[in-house]
Amino acid sequence: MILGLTGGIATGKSTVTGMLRERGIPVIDADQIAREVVEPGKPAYDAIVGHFGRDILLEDGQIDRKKLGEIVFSDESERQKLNAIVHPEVRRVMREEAETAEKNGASIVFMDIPLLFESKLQYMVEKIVVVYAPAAMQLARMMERDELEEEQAQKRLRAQFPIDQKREEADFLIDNSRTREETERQVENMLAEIRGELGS
Ligand SMILES: CC(C)(COP(=O)(O)OP(=O)(O)OC[C@H]1O[C@@H](n2cnc3c(N)ncnc32)[C@H](O)[C@@H]1O)[C@@H](O)C(=O)NCCC(=O)NCCS
Ligand SMILES: Nc1ncnc2c1ncn2[C@@H]1O[C@H](COP(=O)(O)OP(=O)(O)OP(=O)(O)O)[C@@H](O)[C@H]1O
Repeated sequence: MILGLTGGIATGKSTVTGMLRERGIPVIDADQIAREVVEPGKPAYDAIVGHFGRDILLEDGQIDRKKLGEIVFSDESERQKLNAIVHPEVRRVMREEAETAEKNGASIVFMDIPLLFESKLQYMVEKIVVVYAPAAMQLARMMERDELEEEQAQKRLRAQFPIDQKREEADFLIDNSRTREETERQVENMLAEIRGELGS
């Protein structure tokens, strides 16, 4: 079974995928793949430099993610442009990785896709898990982790569907607004239910 794991920025997806990986369950990480497909020499890298110019590069030729982030989270049409370059590559690699995991005998595979709903990727997965924390907590955790001012953090939030809307579409909801232990218990319960459904 392929499950899509999503939520809002800084609601705790990585926290949950860490718990899944500890239990030996493969997790395909869209953010990680999105970093790999824009490395120098890859087609998406050339397309990004072609559109945004060499100003968004660091001295070593890598993409300056902070700078590119400032541009795309302040300008919706630039964000769409970046998405149009990066997302098809990400989808292709995610599919390949899911096939490999299944070939290697995995019966449960998670795809961690932050923009699952925004990019209408529901068709890629059989069930959807939403990792939830209230918007105010999401903002506070993001500001602290990423050392962002409130305005910068708000811009990132506005580039995504509201978390309360996403939770309504979940097959499984993980409430990550309390302790990590409580989140871990919910992960265990979810896995038990999935295994029950699979009869394994
Ligand atoms: C804009 C970029 C350079 C900023 O890089 P940075 O290292 O600061 O952030 P990172 O990649 O770790 O993303 C952090 C979070 O931001 C959110 N986010 C990232 N890109 C987008 C986007 N295009 N639209 C909305 N939210 C986004 C996601 O919740 C993601 O988990 C980078 O996010 C990027 O290349 N984005 C385009 C690809 C993309 O959509 N990735 C996210 C899902 S595949
Ligand atoms: N239950 C919790 N209690 C306290 N802090 C938490 C909890 N869960 C996560 N955090 C913290 O909140 C921040 C966001 O969590 P995490 O990185 O897992 O979110 P994410 O959804 O993967 O973020 P992104 O969308 O940016 O990839 C991190 O700094 C993490 O340490």
